[in-house]
Amino acid sequence: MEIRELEYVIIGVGTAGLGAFSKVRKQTDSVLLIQHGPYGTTCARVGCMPSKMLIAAAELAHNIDHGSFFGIDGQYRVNGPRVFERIKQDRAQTFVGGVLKYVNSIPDKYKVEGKATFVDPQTIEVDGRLRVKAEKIILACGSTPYLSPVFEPLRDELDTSDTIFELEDLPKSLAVVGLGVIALELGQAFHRLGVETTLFGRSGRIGSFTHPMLQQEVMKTLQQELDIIPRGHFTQAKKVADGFELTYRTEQGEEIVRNFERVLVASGRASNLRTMKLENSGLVLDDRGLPRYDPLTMQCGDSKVFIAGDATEDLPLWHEAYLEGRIAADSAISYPQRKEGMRMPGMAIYYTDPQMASVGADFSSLDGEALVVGRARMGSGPRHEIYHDHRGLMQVYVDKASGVLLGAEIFGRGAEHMAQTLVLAIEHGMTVAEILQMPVYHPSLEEVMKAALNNALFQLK
Ligand SMILES: Cc1cc2nc3c(=O)[nH]c(=O)nc-3n(C[C@H](O)[C@H](O)[C@H](O)COP(=O)(O)OP(=O)(O)OC[C@H]3O[C@@H](n4cnc5c(N)ncnc54)[C@H](O)[C@@H]3O)c2cc1C
Ligand SMILES: NC(=O)c1ccc[n+]([C@@H]2O[C@H](COP(=O)([O-])OP(=O)(O)OC[C@H]3O[C@@H](n4cnc5c(N)ncnc54)[C@H](O)[C@@H]3O)[C@@H](O)[C@H]2O)c1
Repeated sequence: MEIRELEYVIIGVGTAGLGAFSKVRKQTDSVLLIQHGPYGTTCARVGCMPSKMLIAAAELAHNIDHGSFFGIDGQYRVNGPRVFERIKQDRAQTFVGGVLKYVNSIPDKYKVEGKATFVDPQTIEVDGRLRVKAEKIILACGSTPYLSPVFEPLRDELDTSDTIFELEDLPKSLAVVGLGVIALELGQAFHRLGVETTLFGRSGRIGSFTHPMLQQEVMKTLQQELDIIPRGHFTQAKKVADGFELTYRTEQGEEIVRNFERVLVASGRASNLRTMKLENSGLVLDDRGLPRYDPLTMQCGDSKVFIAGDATEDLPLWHEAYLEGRIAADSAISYPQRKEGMRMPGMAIYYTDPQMASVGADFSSLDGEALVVGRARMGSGPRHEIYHDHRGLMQVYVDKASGVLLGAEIFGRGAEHMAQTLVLAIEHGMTVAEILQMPVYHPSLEEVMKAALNNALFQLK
C-alpha cells in the first residue's frame, strides 16, 4: 500500500473543502484533497442550483395558471423532457461547469479520488490502496439523504434529491416523504408542473418556523394548494408494477394505501462522517455520534482535526459550509494558537411560494417574557395588493429592555429580501427605532417589514 506523509489532508471536495483548500494552499505545498464520488459539489450537482431551476419552471406555469385575475389568459403545455433538459444543460455548463473548471485547475498532485476512512487519529486510508499520515485533518465530507428503516431496503429505487434531477420526464404521480425544506420546495414545484403530488409529514410540523402562529399559517396556506397529510407514519413501502405502493397510518389510526409512480424521500440528511470509521479517530463524540467541536474555530476537541460544512449536521446551508471551511482552514493554519472566526447571525430561506425566511434567533430559543413580538400581515402591504397576493404573516422578535432586534420569521412574498435587510440590522445590533430610520421605498414589499417593526415599537413604548 502506498504511504504518504503530509501536513494537511482535506476530506471532501465540496463547498467547505474547496473553501478550506484555497486558504491552506496559500500556506503550503503539503496538502492533499480526497474526494469520494463525483466532483462538482452537492450544491451545484444535486442541491441549491437544480432545485431552484426546477422551481423557476414551476413558477412560470403557476403564474400563467393565475393570470386571469390580471386579464392575462394563456394556454400552455408542460414539456417535461425539456424541463429536465434545461436543468441538466445549465447545471453542466454554468454551475457544475464552473466548479469543475476550478477543480481541474488544481494540479493532480494535490488530489486523490476514493473513500477516506480513519485508521488512527492521524492516519487516513483511501479505498485500501493509500495511507496518508497527516499532521492536520479537515473533515469536509458533507452529508447524504437519510432514509428511515421502512424505505432503506428500496434506497436504490426510490428518489432522493441525489436522483430526482436525473429524470428524463415528469412522473404522473409523486409521493413526497417529509415536510421540511426539500419536500416543500420540490413537492410544490412538481405539483405546479402538473404532477399529482401528495406530501406526507410525520410530526405535524411543517417548515422551519418555531412560533405556533406561523406554523399554523404555513400549514393552512400550503394546504390550500397542496395535498398534505401532516401527521402519521409509514408502515410499508413496496415496489409494484407501475411504481410503488405506500402504506401510511395517520395519527387518528386511519390506514392509507396509495400507489405512486415515484417516491421522493426528503426526510433529512446524515453526515458522511458516520461511515468514516470515526471509532478509530480518537475524537470525542457527542450523543449523536459526531465529533464535538468549537463553532468559533471548528476544531474538534483539542485534536488537530477540524470540521466544516454539512458534515457537522448543524447548519446545512451553503453560506455556512463555505464560511466554516474558511474558519477551519484558518484554525488549522494557526494551530496550536487559537484563532476564532466570525460567525454570522443565522439565516435560512425556503424557496417555496410564499417564501419562508428565518433570521437571527428563533422564537423557540428566546425567553418569551423578555420579548416583544411585532407582527404584520403580508396582505397589509400596498405592493402585495398590487400583486393581489395576501398570503402570509411576518413577526419580528425584539428585546423588551433594549429594543434590539433579535430575530424574525417571515412568511410571504418578498421574504428573502426582507431577511437580507434584517440580517444586516441584527449583525449590527440595531434597535427597532434605528432600523425604522432607514429609508424604505414606496411601493415596496418591504413596507410590510416596516409595519411589523412599527408594531413592535408601539409595544415597546
Ligand atoms: C436539494 C438541496 C437543495 C439545497 N438548497 C440550498 C439552498 O437553496 N441554499 C443553501 O444555502 N443551501 C442549500 N442546500 C444545502 C447546501 O447544498 C449544502 O449546505 C452544501 O452544499 C454543503 O457543502 P459541503 O461542502 O459541506 O458538502 P458537499 O458539497 O456535499 O461536499 C462533500 C463532498 O465530500 C465527499 N465525501 C463524502 N464522504 C467522503 C469520504 N469518506 N471521503 C472522501 N470524500 C467524501 C462527498 O461525496 C462530497 O462530494 C441544499 C441542499 C440540497 C440537498
Ligand atoms: N432553501 C434552502 O436553503 C435549502 C433547500 C434544500 C435543502 N437545504 C438543506 O438541506 C437540508 C436537508 O433538507 P431536508 O428537507 O431533507 O431536511 P429537513 O430537516 O428540512 O426536513 C426533514 C423532514 O422530514 C420529516 N421526516 C423525517 N423522518 C420522516 C419519516 N420517517 N416520515 C415522514 N417524514 C419524516 C421531518 O419531520 C421533516 O419535516 C436542510 O436542513 C437544509 O439546510 C436547504
